[in-house]
Amino acid sequence: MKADFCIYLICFINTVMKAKPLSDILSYILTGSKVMLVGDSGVGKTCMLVRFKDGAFLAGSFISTVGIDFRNFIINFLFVLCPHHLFQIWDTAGQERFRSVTHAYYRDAHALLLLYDVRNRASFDNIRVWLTEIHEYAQQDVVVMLLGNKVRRCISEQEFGVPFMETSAKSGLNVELAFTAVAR
Ligand SMILES: Nc1nc2c(ncn2[C@@H]2O[C@H](COP(=O)(O)OP(=O)(O)OP(=O)(O)O)[C@@H](O)[C@H]2O)c(=O)[nH]1
Repeated sequence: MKADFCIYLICFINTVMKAKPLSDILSYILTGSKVMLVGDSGVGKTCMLVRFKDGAFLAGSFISTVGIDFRNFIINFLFVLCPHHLFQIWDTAGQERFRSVTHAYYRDAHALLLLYDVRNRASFDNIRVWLTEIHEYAQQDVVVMLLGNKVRRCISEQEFGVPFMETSAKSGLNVELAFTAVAR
């Protein structure tokens, strides 16, 4: 009975995952998918992670991330037979001097949330550089979503040809939506 259920479960997930090989599905279930937060220093990557995890805003002094950090989350998205799906969110350091460290982690990322600060023009101009690095180091089928963080109100336009959303780690605007959108 239990074995039957497992077979049905795998068949169901296989359908959902567009007939990927069984080994891929099992490793996907066991290890979860990996989502990375990338973008210039100070755009709000750590705050986005904390907002998503704890529902709080890290106000006050800004402490730059050193290297890389990750936490596991359970997200509701294969709701019928597999109600919980594990994914890891990796918060990377935006500072230039850590780039060679973070590049090494791109290869097995399933999704990248690429952030800029809507109040900082340079962080927006650098999106092109980030996309070039993503194309160089990440898998070809990686999901990329661009997030304009620190918004006060939404204006939805962008020019980079990847899905885009405006967010605020401060108010929580679209934060959960951004993570669940790339987790799907
Ligand atoms: N007003 C406002 N401030 C924000 C928002 N998100 C982050 N901040 C502020 O921006 C500063 C930098 O945020 P972090 O999350 O530490 O930035 P980071 O991208 O992780 O920076 P690195 O670790 O250096 O890569 C902090 O002072 C935050 O309080 C937001 O949505 N609105």
